[in-house]
Amino acid sequence: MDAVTLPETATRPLRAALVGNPNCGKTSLFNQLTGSRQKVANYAGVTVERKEGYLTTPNGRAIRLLDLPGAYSLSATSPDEDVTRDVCMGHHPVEKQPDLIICVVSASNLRLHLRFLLELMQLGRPMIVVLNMMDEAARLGLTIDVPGLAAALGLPIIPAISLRKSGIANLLNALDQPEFLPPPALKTDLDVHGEVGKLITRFTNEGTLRGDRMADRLDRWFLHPVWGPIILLVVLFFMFQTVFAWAQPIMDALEAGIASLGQIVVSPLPPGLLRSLLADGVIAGAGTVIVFLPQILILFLWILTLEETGYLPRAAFLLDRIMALAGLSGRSFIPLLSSFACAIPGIMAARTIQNPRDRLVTILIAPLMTCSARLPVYTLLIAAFVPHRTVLGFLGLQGLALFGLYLVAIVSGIIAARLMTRGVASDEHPLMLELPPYRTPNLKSVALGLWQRAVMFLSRVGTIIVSLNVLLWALSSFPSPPANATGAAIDYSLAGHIGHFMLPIFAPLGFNWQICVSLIPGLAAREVAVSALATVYALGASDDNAANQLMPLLSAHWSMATAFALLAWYVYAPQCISTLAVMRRETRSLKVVLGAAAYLFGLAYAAAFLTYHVTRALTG
Ligand SMILES: Nc1nc2c(ncn2[C@@H]2O[C@H](COP(=O)(O)OP(=O)(O)OP(=O)(O)O)[C@@H](O)[C@H]2O)c(=O)[nH]1
Ligand SMILES: [Mg+2]
Repeated sequence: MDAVTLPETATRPLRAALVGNPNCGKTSLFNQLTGSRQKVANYAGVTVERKEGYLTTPNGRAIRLLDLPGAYSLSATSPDEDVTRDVCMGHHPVEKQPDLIICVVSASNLRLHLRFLLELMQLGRPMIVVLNMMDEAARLGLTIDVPGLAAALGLPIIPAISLRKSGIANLLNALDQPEFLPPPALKTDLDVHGEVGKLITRFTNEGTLRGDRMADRLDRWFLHPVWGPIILLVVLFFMFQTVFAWAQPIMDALEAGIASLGQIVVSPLPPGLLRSLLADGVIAGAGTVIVFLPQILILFLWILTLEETGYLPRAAFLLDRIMALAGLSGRSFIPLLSSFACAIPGIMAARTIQNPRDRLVTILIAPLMTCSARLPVYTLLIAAFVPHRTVLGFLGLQGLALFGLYLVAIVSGIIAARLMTRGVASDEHPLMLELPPYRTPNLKSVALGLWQRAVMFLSRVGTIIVSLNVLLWALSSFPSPPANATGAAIDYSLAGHIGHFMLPIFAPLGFNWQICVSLIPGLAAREVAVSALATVYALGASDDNAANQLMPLLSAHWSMATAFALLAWYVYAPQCISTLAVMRRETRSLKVVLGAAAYLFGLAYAAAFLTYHVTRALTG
């Protein structure tokens, strides 16, 4: 293979690709080099599709940089690793073979990562090696003779700490070279394992080290057969308690702020359509959802922190037995866990699963994992119907109820998976679950992640939620009631008619027509169910302030059985079109999507029906 020289690439950007084992810091490096903000986390399989970015070197060379999913080898078997293999080998349908491979290797895991490096060298493409995580190697007491290793491999090696931008300048200089030479040819029958062992003995002091003692000590607790699950439970429990306890004061303040803002905007207006549109459509819509921002951020604070610590794959390891009960392997854990933020990245993360059956089942149960868009619905109803008191002296009952909803969903997911796999064990490669090193979460990246979440949530409120709510307001305001009307105007509107039309289907679940109306826009975004209820009740009420008082209104108008039935509905119902669309894209099968929608709606109906009747029997 020839060297790639500047004249050849002068007319177009140089194509470079970041390739390496999972979790070695490729995306961190990509973000540093291109100024992007792709997701970074401390477990294998964060990046599951190729991402492109652009950068210019100090001497002005334009580079188109690809971030690729991590891979263990070029004989890949899972859909995310397929992308990496195809791009590296030049077999990708749209992506041309890169001019330059930037192979990222973790200094703290050389034994595994050098193996892939040697395999990549066999491609004969020009290559630069980034020896990342030098800080971690130093912490472990590992010293590496970098010039020696570079000379032995015949490749430039740049030590780096991509989190701290260290080594970036050297890498940029290396990318400014007039030409990139391919590595020296390796023997085709090279004993890769043996070769890596020799390199490590010759150029590092690994043999004299005692390993990561801190990690060993922590693992002894976290992976302990008895303490491990207890710690996991405590962690989860604490998470849900804080979602209520910490958020409440901020939520109260937000609610009061929104109410007074509403007064300032609305009160100068004369009664009429414009006033109603602003008060009942826009403010009721956006206001009722925005107050949930603190809770969502608290949940994400935990998710982001846990993602960075390296604890999650340990939890996956602990839950391996439970996953086996479901006929799945630990590999399904991370995709399922991601689904707690949102099912969409969760379903995409299922690309890291090799076994097609496991992948399909994981995708099918991902919507059962409670996504953050359900949180407003859950907490609104819990706050309205579950008493605000403690049990056993220290556990908040409301937090407990929330934890219960999550738990029910998880157990249902396990049962559903068990039925789908018929309990036949997975043959997913057990080795593929890699335990990453423990890391202290980086404050800056957690803060950045929270900021991104907040922006995402607020723009969702500002766009889809407000527009759906205005649409619903229009449907609930027109046609206007006849002159001799006796009931509320909304009863005569289109939305009123739709609600009443749907009522016979949902009445057995204890739903009233207002709930029926809110279910439809809730399909586009789950949170809209909350704002839709606010609008429908505000329009139906004579009180101007109704939009700000959804919670007391609900506790006055609904029975506990109805509220719990709606909660049960929301645990299961695929109330999200985007999730179904991503399922379709990832499985390329309409049949799967229709099947999933049918089973989830069926479950939702049955669960809500049961919950309604049982609660009614119990509460009289
Ligand atoms: N200590 C330390 N941590 C790092 C460094 N670079 C990245 N990390 C952390 O390593 C973890 C993995 O980083 P990513 O950039 O997501 O790794 P990746 O190679 O893209 O991973 P995949 O997409 O799963 O293949 C994250 O927790 C980062 O914060 C580094 O130089 N030092
Ligand atoms: Mg990545």
